[in-house]
Amino acid sequence: MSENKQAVKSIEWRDDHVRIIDQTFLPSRTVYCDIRDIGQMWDAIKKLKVRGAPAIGIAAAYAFYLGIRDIRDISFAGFNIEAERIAEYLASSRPTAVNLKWALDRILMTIYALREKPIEEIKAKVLEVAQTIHQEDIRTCRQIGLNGQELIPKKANILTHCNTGGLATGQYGTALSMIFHAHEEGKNIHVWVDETRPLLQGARLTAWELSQAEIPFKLVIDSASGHLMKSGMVDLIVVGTDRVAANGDTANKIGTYNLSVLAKAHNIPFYVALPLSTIDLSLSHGDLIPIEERDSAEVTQFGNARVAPPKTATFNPAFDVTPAENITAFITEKGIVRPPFTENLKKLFE
Ligand SMILES: CSC[C@H]1O[C@H](OP(=O)(O)O)[C@H](O)[C@@H]1O
Repeated sequence: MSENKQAVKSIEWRDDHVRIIDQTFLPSRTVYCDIRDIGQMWDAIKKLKVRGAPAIGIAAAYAFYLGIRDIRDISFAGFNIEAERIAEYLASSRPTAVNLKWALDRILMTIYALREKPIEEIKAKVLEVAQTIHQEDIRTCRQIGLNGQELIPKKANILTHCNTGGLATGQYGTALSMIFHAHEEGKNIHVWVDETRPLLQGARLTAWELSQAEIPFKLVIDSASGHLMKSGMVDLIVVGTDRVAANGDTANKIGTYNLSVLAKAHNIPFYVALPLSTIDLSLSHGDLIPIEERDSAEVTQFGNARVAPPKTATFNPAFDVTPAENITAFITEKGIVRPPFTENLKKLFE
């Protein structure tokens, strides 16, 4: 894919700090935010200034370095205790996307392996690992897009939910990477973009990314998806994910489960695109995936406009879990994974 089509980089390491696009300002303004300390990044992840499972993992890896950068005159044991405290603090920002824990664990393992080395050397290695996680993700997301092409016919109406593009990853994205690459290969595709209440990642971010890439799309309200499928207007559905359990149960943005049930009822292929870093084999099934609940204001307000009476009680889960039996296949950087998922997801790591 030509680089310019996917110029958007949601996150970058710049000399001594992290620069992110503050996604809460999109699509009206492209605002960059320079993150210089761990607390600032915790807040950015919590408030979805940086968001999307892979991007959260990359952001946390850089934040880990920001957290240890100024530690001096300490024993390795003391440094270890600080490192574990930092990992626990960053993990508390958002619970569902396993990429956060995956990246933090990868850095902790790096530190443990360097126990005899000088602290300054360990710090340098942590930054190097964060940059490696970032660069690996860019390559991985491009490969996901390429691997998914056999599932996208020359002409297709594709429905997608939330945002899974360059903004949610190091670059390219996951489900959107399949769409970007299909367009680049000259396929005649059209995308139905779910607005994705309550934070409108579809309307604000996916519409913005598809516009930048000049890919034909129409924005629809979430509750239109059933009508589209019943009317034969959807050829396939592709979404991202924040955590896949060992049996293939999949946590993704709230509303994904609804789509999967409708897809099954209408015999429409339902695909999940993801990097291996989003698979959590330690959880046997999806009921074990922690589901983030977010503030009431996201439901009772639309921007700054109140849409419900004051003191309205709400329930605002940010994710739901799609059972493996509703999923046609997973698209990963190692290829397409079909049922039986328990067996075939495990094989990806052998
Ligand atoms: C490529 S992972 C994108 C994934 O993350 C989104 O969640 P959020 O916007 O809350 O970070 C959503 O679940 C997407 O599918």
